[in-house]
Amino acid sequence: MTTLLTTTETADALAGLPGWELDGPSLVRTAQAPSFPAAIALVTRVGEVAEGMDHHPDIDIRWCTLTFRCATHSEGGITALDVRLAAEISALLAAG
Ligand SMILES: C[C@H](O)[C@H](O)[C@H]1CNC2=NC(N)=NC(=O)C2=N1
Repeated sequence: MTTLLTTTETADALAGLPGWELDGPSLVRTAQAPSFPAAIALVTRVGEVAEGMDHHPDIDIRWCTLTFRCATHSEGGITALDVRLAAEISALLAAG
């Protein structure tokens, strides 16, 4: 589960992750929350999912703008765990 994805596997995964992009060794997505409290509440929900997966995104919080960066630090790149985490984050973003 924690082996690095190939270039093709990564491209295929991104095709199923609208809003996400490849940035070097990471999957990255930026989203706008309606308010700062809403942004923090969303980050809290992402944190709960990440804890449950024992796989954590890098999160940049700038007022209402959130940037999530998923990579498997122990592998130095993208694994299936990052794809799953990105999908989970997208689902939380869609739920608002
Ligand atoms: C011990 C614990 O399982 C590891 O440190 C986990 C924690 N969360 C993690 N998150 C991410 N993104 N990459 C990791 O390699 C990683 N390792």
